[in-house]
Amino acid sequence: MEHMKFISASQVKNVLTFESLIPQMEKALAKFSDKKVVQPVRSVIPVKESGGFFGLMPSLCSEDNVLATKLVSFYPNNKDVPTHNAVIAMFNASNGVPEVIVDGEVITAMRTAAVSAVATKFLCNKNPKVLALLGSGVQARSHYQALSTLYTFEEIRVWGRTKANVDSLASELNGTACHTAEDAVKGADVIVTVTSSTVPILKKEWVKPGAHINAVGACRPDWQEIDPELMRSVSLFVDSRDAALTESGDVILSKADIEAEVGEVILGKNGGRKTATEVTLFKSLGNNFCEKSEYI
Ligand SMILES: NC(=O)C1=CN([C@@H]2O[C@H](COP(=O)(O)OP(=O)(O)OC[C@H]3O[C@@H](n4cnc5c(N)ncnc54)[C@H](O)[C@@H]3O)[C@@H](O)[C@H]2O)C=CC1
Ligand SMILES: O=C(O)C1=NCCCC1
Repeated sequence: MEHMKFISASQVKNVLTFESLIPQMEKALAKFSDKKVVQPVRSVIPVKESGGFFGLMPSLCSEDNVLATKLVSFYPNNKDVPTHNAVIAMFNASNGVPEVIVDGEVITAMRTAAVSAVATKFLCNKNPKVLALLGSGVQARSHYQALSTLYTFEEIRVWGRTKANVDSLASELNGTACHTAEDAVKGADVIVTVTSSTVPILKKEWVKPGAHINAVGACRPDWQEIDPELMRSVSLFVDSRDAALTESGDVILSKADIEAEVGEVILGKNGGRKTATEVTLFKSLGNNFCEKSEYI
């Protein structure tokens, strides 16, 4: 333990780029669906007093000699400190010796958006032009950055609960602040739901044929962001079937059928989008698997 390293959030920020992370996440999703990674569904303890949650996310990839766990808290009611906080502890898989603790806040923001970018790359129609962000927090910003690494959008629309945040994000992204989620979504090619809402905020009738949706919030079995009718009408892809069937209120309560894991699409085991007019939806729950990088 004498030589254990600590990598801070600012150190992570200085070295991590979406250009490198998106291809890494593509490999990781494929390895997960190829059963090369042991990753039980996250255990979560609700912290009732504060409306928060504490999650434990262990994983082992023997092939890469990686044994790690992320410890993440999400406290949606936080005001003056971030709503999501995390640390990642990495161990040597051969001898069990802990090697490094990494701050997980920036990684969570960037990893989640990079995974959505991979899903979008494999499921979206070609040349999407209009991006709608529902939510104006950390993930809205990181999803814009990740998706802009892959695409040049002609129009960015932002909707959220807090007008000041929506206005400020829209102006930062040179986008349009929308008064309603419907205004943001109508005609959008890519829709990202990144709110802490526990009830549906995206309705079926607003979504244009052929759109792709990244549904990122609502990571509790009794929470929803997506209209159940919409869930049942889309081609539904997930990061992990087990996680989706355990943690996603959008999947569990709608009883929507899961078409495949995105990793299976990457591996060529599923063809992904079948027609230009179907709506594809990626339900993200979060993962914690990685390769050791040169930074560690
Ligand atoms: N799938 C995954 O891997 C991950 C999912 N998440 C989830 O993504 C969502 C966004 O996370 P962050 O941007 O980090 O959080 P944040 O706290 O920075 O932003 C949350 C946003 O949701 C909005 N919001 C809250 N309640 C709402 C409501 N009832 N209706 C509409 N908007 C509402 C807030 O105004 C804010 O814009 C959360 O649900 C979070 O738990 C976060 C990290 C990873
Ligand atoms: O993967 C993660 O990290 C998280 N997923 C769901 C919400 C909290 C953080």
